[in-house]
Amino acid sequence: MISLNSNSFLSNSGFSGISRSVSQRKVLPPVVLALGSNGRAGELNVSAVMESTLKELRDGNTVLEVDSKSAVSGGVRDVHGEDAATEDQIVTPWTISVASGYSLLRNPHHNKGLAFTEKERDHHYLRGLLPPSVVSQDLQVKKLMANIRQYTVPLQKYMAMMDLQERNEKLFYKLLMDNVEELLPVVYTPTVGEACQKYGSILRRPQGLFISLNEKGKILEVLKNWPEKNIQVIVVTDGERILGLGDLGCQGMGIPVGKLSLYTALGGVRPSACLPVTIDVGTNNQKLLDDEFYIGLRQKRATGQEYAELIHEFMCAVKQNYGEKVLVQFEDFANHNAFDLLARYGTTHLVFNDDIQGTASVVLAGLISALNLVGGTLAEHTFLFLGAGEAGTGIAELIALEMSKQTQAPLEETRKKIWLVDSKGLIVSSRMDSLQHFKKPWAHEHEPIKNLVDAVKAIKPTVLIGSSGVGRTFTKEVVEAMASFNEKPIILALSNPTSQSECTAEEAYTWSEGRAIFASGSPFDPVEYNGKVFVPGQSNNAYIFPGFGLGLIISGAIRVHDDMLLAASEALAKQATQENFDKGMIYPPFSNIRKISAHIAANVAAKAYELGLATRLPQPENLVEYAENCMYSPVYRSFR
Ligand SMILES: O=C([O-])CC(=O)C(=O)O
Ligand SMILES: [Mg+2]
Repeated sequence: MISLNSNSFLSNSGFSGISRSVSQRKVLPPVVLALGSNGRAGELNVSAVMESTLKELRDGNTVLEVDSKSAVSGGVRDVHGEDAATEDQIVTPWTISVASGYSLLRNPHHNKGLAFTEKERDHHYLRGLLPPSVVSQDLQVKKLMANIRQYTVPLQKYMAMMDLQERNEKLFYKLLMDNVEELLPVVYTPTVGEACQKYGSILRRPQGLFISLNEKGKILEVLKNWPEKNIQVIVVTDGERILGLGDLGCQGMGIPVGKLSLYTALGGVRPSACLPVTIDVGTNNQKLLDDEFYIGLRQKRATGQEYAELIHEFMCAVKQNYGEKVLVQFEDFANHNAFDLLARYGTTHLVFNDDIQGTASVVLAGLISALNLVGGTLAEHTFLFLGAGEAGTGIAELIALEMSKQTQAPLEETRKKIWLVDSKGLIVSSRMDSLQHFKKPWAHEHEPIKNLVDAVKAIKPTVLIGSSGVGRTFTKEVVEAMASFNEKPIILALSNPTSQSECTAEEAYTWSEGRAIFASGSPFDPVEYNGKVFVPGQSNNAYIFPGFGLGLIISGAIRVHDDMLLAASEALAKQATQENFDKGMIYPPFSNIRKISAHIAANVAAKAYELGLATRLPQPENLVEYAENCMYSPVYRSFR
């Protein structure tokens, strides 16, 4: 049965009274599973369904599947509780296909496996297709966790999780949300990196949308092939810089898929509103081109106009197909494209670059928290980066912006507290002419310095940040130098995955004699040093983008603004507690991520309203509560 949306922008429709009355329900009402005339998969005339639905509502029987999270969807939900149409479509008759029996079991959005009740088995032609046992979702979670723990190879765990996602989506998300600290490293960094490297070999059913040069001129049609229409977030990569692993071409698809799983599990965005996209313009990775299992175009990367035209067609098609409020998250593009794409589409589309902006926001939050441990204000610290690409310059710029807001000093001044080292050494003004544009603001007056250790000794930073994508670069000498002039050196080894981390947690604590405040992009286990257990924080944009995106969605934001990044950082920093600090953590644990995301979303949405960039009016009174209510729940619905 269709269901009505309870959010504010339906309030002008004829259904507002109904949606309000239904939305007051606190419990999850049952889903009505509609069947075609043959009792199997079939088609329904929705206007007829709506008539009877409304009658049942008037009669006091709530058969509509409505819950507060429909607010995120902005549309009507279909018979299975997923979005089926936008507001405009409510008034026009249309048809929907539904599944039952064998096809229901094979539909990952609605499959519940052994959790189908006796009644559901009767009503939906499932008798005999399942063994007699009926189990709860919690028991399914318990069993699956036990199974996953038996795998010793992380990639096997990853594959088991992907299989589950393809088989039973709600159970996948329940498992991930209930065991987020244990499973995040499986579906996300670092395992997702290995998965991308081997994607061609491990691929079963393809996930996401592949748009290659072959689709040039037809991208709008390709978007229409995707089964979901009401898309709210797209994560797109061209695979050229996958984590710190380099060019993985079309196999970068693992990244948008993983990021969007987090949008749902950590940020509560409906799975059906998420679209992973990989743009395949070839790869310069010869190993992949020679690999018989490689899944992408077998050609060198298209560049220049050919590249720009394909991306432009994609961006135009996205706006045409999904409207201007769809969020496009750029992920793992190479530096030379990432900055240009953000600048080019930042004024016409709702775009967010996770590597530049998401990473900046999470690091700034960590630094604000770390001040609780080291004292002083941001402006009283000195920052040195190894790596002057997307992450490095993005973080540097956001720190400078925050310092400038705090001290009223111009950006040009606050930038002077921040130094960057790239592959050619310290970025200094004498190198200005040969620097890429995004490095130029960081070229300060200083004599040239060729390597990191010497730069550390000369600049004497209080904060050392690794964002170069090159592992093992924070050597013993570097960390010892940091510890020689800082009581508590702040050391962030941000490069991913673990193999590319600038140093390990153990190295940071050992070489600094337990004094470092350490966080890393990839997760590290707690370390015992001199009888004390240190828990390293994970400075990964996964803390930010799910809540950030949710904030944009619930406010109907049409553009991303730097102040929203600062708002997200502040919200995240506020969630870290003294208890976390006592263990050396500058971030709250991921186990609280749904609450954290709601606070980030609320702060981002509030900023969107303040800046006049929000279109969803009126502004909800309590944005945290509103964000929480909007979040997707992975709990099974009952089918009638
Ligand atoms: O994916 C991650 O873990 C963080 C990130 O964006 C990157 O390293 O590119
Ligand atoms: Mg990334």
